[in-house]
Parts: sequence; C-alpha cells; structure tokens
Amino acid sequence: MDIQTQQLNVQVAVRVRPLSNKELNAKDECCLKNEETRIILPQSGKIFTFDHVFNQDSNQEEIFDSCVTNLVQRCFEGYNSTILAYGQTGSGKTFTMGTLGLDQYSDQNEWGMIPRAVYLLFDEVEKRKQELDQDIIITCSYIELYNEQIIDLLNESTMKSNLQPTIREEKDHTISIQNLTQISVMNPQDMLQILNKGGTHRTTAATQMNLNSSRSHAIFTIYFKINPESEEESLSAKFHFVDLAGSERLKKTLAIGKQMEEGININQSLLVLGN
Ligand SMILES: Nc1ncnc2c1ncn2[C@@H]1O[C@H](COP(=O)(O)OP(=O)(O)OP(=O)(O)O)[C@@H](O)[C@H]1O
Repeated sequence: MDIQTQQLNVQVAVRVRPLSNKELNAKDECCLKNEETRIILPQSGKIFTFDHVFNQDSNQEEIFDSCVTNLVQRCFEGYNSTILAYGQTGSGKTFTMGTLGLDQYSDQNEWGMIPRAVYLLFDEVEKRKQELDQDIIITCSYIELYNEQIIDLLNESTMKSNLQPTIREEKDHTISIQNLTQISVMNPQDMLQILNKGGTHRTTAATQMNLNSSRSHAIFTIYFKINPESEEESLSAKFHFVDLAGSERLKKTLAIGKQMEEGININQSLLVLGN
C-alpha cells in the first residue's frame, strides 16, 4: 500500500544496501532476509515489520516512486513533509537521499531522492502555472547541524564565522531559524546547482566504516508558496530532506580526537531524536 492510500502520518521504509567491495573482499555475507515488508534475522529468529522493505537489488527510482512521489504532490495541497534518513554509518543514507547533489553521479539511475523530487516538483509547477494559472514561488535552504551548531551551507561568508543562524521558539511555539539564507529558484537545474554547492561545504571525513562519512546532520528544505497574493487561495508548505549523520560505534570507526568528539555529538543527538 502506498503512503497516500494509508494516510498515516509516519511511515518507515528500510533499505538494505548491496555489500561494498570491502565487505565482499572480506567475504562478509548479508545477515538478514527480507520478505515483502518484513525483515528476518535468521540467527535469532527475530522478525520486524515495516511499511516498506527494499532489498539489495532495489533501485533509486523504485524507492522514490513508493515513498516520495506522493509527498511532493501533497506539498502543493499545503501539507508539510519530512523525509529522515536514519541508519548506521556507511549504510547508504547520503546515497539514498542524494544530498551531495548530482556532481557525484555520472549515471542518472543513481540520482537520489532530492534530485528526483526537484525535477518532479518543477514539472508540477509548470503544469499548474499553465493549467490553473497559479502563481508559485519556490525557495530552498540548506543547513548542517555540526557539533550542536547550525551552519548555513548556502552562505559562504558566514560559514566560517560565528554569525551562524540560530534557532528560536516563537510566541506561538513554532520553531524558526533566524538569519537563514533562502534562495528563490525558477528551475530544477538551478536548485540542483545550489544543492551541489551546499553539498561541497558539508563536513565529511574518512572513517574505518565509510571513506566519505558525513559528520553532520544535513537538512535541505524546499518552501512552496502558492498564490501568495490571494487571500482565499494562498497556500504554503515545506518539504524537509534530512540526511542524518550515521550512528557509530567508536570502537568500529576507530575515531580519535576531533572525529571522536563528532561521533559523540552525533550519537547524542540521535538519541535525543529517538527519544
Ligand atoms: N544502494 C546502494 N547501491 C550502491 N552503492 C551504495 C548504496 N548505498 C550506499 N552505497 C555506497 O556505499 C557507500 C556509503 O554510503 P553513504 O555515504 O551513503 O552512507 P551513509 O549512511 O550516508 O554514511 P555516513 O553516516 O557515514 O555518512 C558510498 O560509497 C555509497 O555510494
């Protein structure tokens, strides 16, 4: 069943990535089986059920079609959406989300959820402009949360200073980020260039578990404003794509010094999110 038909607020999809070359060379084997929406751990006999389970052979398009397409459509109806990629370091969160943009991938089949969502949403914008004469404004922002600090990945002048955006709770209890760069975008190519550029500023490092490990949580947000000038027909929505840093066992990543401090902050913030 897909997300729209179930109408549930939270859906959980699990993706099992293929074994890496390092794992294949070490003769590692996949330690779980999957059947439709269930993950089975043969050694312990434990079974877990999710809304979607994608095995090693799944591709980006399949995941996008099952989990993201409907959410993009719903933003045009004024619903906010968030996709969180959560998992152990090296499990494929950044790959699945496409947070690094397109520069990393020559093969279009490897495009992650963000580039696919961006193309779909601009197709819909064009359709609505022509067929419904709607006035639609699309903007985006890109931040990372690194060692408990927000860094605006779209503002090079503040990136290395202490003038970073701050989180504020408003009187109506909504949360806002002050001094955040929000760029107005007219087409998918420009938005993906912004994603590429922001992705290059993201903090990454090589660890024993992942040669290009994200050391921060990254949030790419697309803001929709439909007919902003109209009192009756105006709608707004946000789509957050959150690529969380991977949970890590310091014993396995062999992190020391700065990387150990990052690992502790990553694990602590994931624990708070889980709670
Ligand atoms: N489904 C997949 N198919 C092919 N390669 C994949 C897949 N998932 C991940 N990879 C590859 O595995 C490696 C690790 O993936 P990725 O960097 O996305 O992990 P991560 O979960 O974001 O890790 P971290 O939390 O350390 O940042 C990358 O080289 C990526 O290209």
